[in-house]
Amino acid sequence: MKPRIALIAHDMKKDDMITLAAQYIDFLRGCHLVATGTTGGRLANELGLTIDRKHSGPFGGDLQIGAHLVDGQIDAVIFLRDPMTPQPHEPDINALVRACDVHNVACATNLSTAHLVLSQLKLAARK
Ligand SMILES: O=C(CO)COP(=O)(O)O
Repeated sequence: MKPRIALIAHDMKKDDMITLAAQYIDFLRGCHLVATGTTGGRLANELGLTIDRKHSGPFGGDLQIGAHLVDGQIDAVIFLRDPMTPQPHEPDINALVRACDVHNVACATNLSTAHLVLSQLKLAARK
């Protein structure tokens, strides 16, 4: 089965997400990708990735992805959070990260961890 990966980035981290995704583009093309609205739009437009786009984060996109995750439909979350900027939907963000912990789903919230998770998933997909 294709790895199912959620890609989410706050505004200040969206350029990092694009750069990250470009580095794993061949692998990501073979995955089922879900993303919050604006992040997904950029990944689709700038990298040509096929994305299951949810609502924008502040409008419930994190919660939609969390619901998929709780239903066992997501294998890993790459969530490049901005730790320096208050977000209006902080409870939604915490709910998604908590759901990852409750359901033991890998959740990378910074670039270093994102590289570790994606490189490992890429290796596993080759086997
Ligand atoms: O706010 C977000 C995650 O909490 C991201 O949402 P967007 O991708 O729509 O900007």
